[in-house]
Formats: sequence, structure tokens, C-alpha cells
Amino acid sequence: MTAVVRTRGLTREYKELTAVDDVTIELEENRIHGLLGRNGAGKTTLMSLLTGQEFATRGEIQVFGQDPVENAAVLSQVSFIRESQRYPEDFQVRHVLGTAPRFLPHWDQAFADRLVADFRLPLKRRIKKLSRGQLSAVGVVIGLAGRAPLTFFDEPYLGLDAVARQLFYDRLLEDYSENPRTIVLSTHLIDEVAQLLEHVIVIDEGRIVVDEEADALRGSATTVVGRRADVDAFVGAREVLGREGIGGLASVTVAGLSPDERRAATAAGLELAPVSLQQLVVRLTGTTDTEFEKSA
Ligand SMILES: Nc1ncnc2c1ncn2[C@@H]1O[C@H](COP(=O)(O)OP(=O)(O)OP(=O)(O)O)[C@@H](O)[C@H]1O
Repeated sequence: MTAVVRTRGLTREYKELTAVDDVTIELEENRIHGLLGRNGAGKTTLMSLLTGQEFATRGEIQVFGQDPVENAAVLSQVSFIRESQRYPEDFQVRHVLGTAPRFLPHWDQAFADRLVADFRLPLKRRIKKLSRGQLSAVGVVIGLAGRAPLTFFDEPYLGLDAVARQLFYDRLLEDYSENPRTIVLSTHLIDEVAQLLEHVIVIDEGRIVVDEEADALRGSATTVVGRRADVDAFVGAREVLGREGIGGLASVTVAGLSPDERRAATAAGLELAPVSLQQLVVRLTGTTDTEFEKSA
């Protein structure tokens, strides 16, 4: 495996708050990584550190084998599309898109033109007149057409409607299969992007709680539903990720079940339901689905 990003003990403290806490990760080349976590978990801070926009308090970072801070050679290979990106307000969209290739050597103009048409971006409109979704679309166009070997999208969808979000996912996947590169996508809309992700990193209160292949993660938990006594008997000493119940019924999420265990559960009259990536993240970061959706 070739890692394009390597960190060791990476930590960022803001006074008494530790936003990124002892993070040791490797991002493999040419994969789509999901960086998931609740509000304030440390996602933006981690991406800012990896793109040389923040200084580490402690620990090491290597991006393409080098420290990214003020390193033009590294940063020309990196693109960071963030929700809060500010562009000069009096620029028209075409000016912003015209400037982007200067910073992004892999820029594909034909692809950019196609994306502008897809997202119906008004090229001659000033940035300050754009709607929230149109502003996000500008970032999406720069992030995709820039084709940086390492591209970070930090919640790029703010204000984008469902059609535009789907367009983003479709174009990302199509272009990624023709031009493989390393992508990190930070999002709350986990169910929407779950199928895109090849590797999943979950951060909670600055610490990495999951760093795993998406396929392994998808099969790593199951919800067992049935009469409380039957469920409890089946679950026994297994690791429980979440538990809910009404009256005599229980619904318990457990880590990995073997084929034999699945057969035993069915024979005991229990129902087994797959756990979505979003449900798993919700369980692992200790919140309820509703709370998580509210934070999205
Ligand atoms: N410049 C700063 N000074 C002080 N605290 C900060 C600063 N930047 C971030 N933080 C704090 O660090 C923590 C992590 O913030 P960060 O923006 O990385 O979270 P996030 O996971 O991106 O959240 P969200 O999903 O809400 O965007 C938060 O508690 C935040 O308030």
C-alpha cells in the first residue's frame, strides 16, 4: 500500500480544548475515504492540519512524504474544498473558475465546463449574488475539475438540493474511476455517501474511533430483534453496540456474527437486520439517530 498521508500522534490543542487528539492514521493512495463524526468532533481541524492550514501542537504529518506546512510542492497536489470557503465577493463566477487552474495544475477545463452546465452555474453572476447552493456548487466544480491527487471535501453540499447532491456523487464517482486520486469526504449525510466510500474514518472528540475498510465495516454489526428474553439469551456476553426496547421486545445491535450464529438466531425465532453505516457511526459515537440527524 502507498500512503499519501501519514500522521503519528497528531494533536491540536486550543487552550484547554483538544480538537485533534493523538491521531495516527494513513490514507491510502487512490481511494475514497469518508471522514465522519458529530459536530465539533475535529474533522475540519484534522483536514486543516493535513493541508498545512493549521499548525500541530504535537505529532507528525507527512503528505506525499513531506511536511505540508508552507510546502508549495506538496500543496500544489492538494485541494481543500470547505463549506466556509470565501471568494472575492465582486468576482464573477467565471473569474473564480478562471483563477483556479493557477493553483491546480491538473485542472481539466472541459470537465469544468460540463460541471458548470450540470449545476446550472451563472458564469457572469457575482459571487455575492449567488444562492447558498450555487456557492457550494462553485466549490464542487473546483474540487472535481481540479483533479488534485489529494482532494478534501469538507461538507461540500451545504444548500445543494437533492438533485445537485446526487449529481455531485455521480460526477465524483465517474471521474474518479477514470482519473483515480485520493479523496477525503467529510459529511453528516452518511447514508447518501455510504456506497461511495471505500475506507471509513470516524472521529469523536478528537480521537479516531474507527479506521476501517467500508466493506469490513458494513458486515461488522447486526441488529437482533425479538422477545426480550430470547434476545438477551442469544446476545449473552457478546459486545453490544446499542440497545433499544419497547415492552417485551428488544432490539440489540451486536458486533459481527458468524454464519452459524446467524442460523442459531433465526432458529431461535429472532430477526436479523443489517446495520447501515450511519447507524453504526451513531452507535459508536454514543448518540441516538434523532440527535445525529438533528446535528446534520
Ligand atoms: N480556532 C479555534 N479556536 C478554538 N477552538 C476551536 C478552533 N477551531 C475549532 N475549535 C474547536 O475544536 C473542536 C473541533 O472543531 P472542528 O471544526 O474541527 O469540528 P468538526 O468535526 O469539523 O465539526 P462540524 O461537523 O460541526 O463542522 C470544536 O470543539 C471547535 O469548537
